[in-house]
Amino acid sequence: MNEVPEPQPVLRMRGVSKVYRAGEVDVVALRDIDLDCFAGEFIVILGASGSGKSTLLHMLGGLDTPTTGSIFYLDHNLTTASESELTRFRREHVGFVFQFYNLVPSLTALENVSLVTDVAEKPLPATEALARVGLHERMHHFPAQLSGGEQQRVAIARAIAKRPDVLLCDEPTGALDYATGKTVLQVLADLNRELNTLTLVITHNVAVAAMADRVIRLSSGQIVSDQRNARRAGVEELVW
Ligand SMILES: Nc1ncnc2c1ncn2[C@@H]1O[C@H](COP(=O)(O)OP(=O)(O)OP(=O)(O)O)[C@@H](O)[C@H]1O
Repeated sequence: MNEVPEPQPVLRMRGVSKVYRAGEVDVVALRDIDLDCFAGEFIVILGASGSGKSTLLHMLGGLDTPTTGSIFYLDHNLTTASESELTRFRREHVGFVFQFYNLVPSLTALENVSLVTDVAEKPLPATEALARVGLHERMHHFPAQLSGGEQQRVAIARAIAKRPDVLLCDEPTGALDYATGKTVLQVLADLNRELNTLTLVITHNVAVAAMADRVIRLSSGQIVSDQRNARRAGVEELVW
């Protein structure tokens, strides 16, 4: 009988701990985390403030390095990578979306996205990335001429324009009202399905967990549960 080979995780953590030194005290932000994340998964990360969610995301995206343990992107060990190798990993393979959109105010939506497509290897055309988030009509507008939700969609277009293997979102709807937040979640769900990008979303909003393939809960720097949903709820079904 032929055995089906195990899929290789896109991102893998083994025994990862992170200790921050704050003056005289050590703050343990992550404790002995083991985690495998696979292509195409939509993962929601929940946990109280200070539980280590952002620290976990930063480690996975090569923005920070663990105190102990190892992190792999496919076969590449990020924990032994040089600063320039980490920069290349981030530039080529990771899209980041943060709560505040970090757009360049003096550039139009199209120019903000083009900053990425000009340096990426096989980018989506900036106009296509904007069309995918429903902003084709607004591409010549400046951030100040766009609503919060539209600015976040530009930030998402910028993140996906490099066709990343991994999309990491830290509270992407944290600054948005209910309806706008839902529009942004719909964009993330659609992109995850269409591009098969491994997507991790940190949120304080427990209702968002229903739209995920997988829900990871952190408490005091540890994974206290890692569960698969039987089905992914549509964004229109979410209520909070
Ligand atoms: N640069 C740092 N220096 C010192 N301590 C830090 C640093 N970054 C994070 N911490 C601490 O590490 C712990 C985990 O922080 P982290 O930001 O990962 O939590 P979080 O779950 O994302 O919280 P929130 O939901 O409030 O954003 C907290 O106790 C925090 O104060």
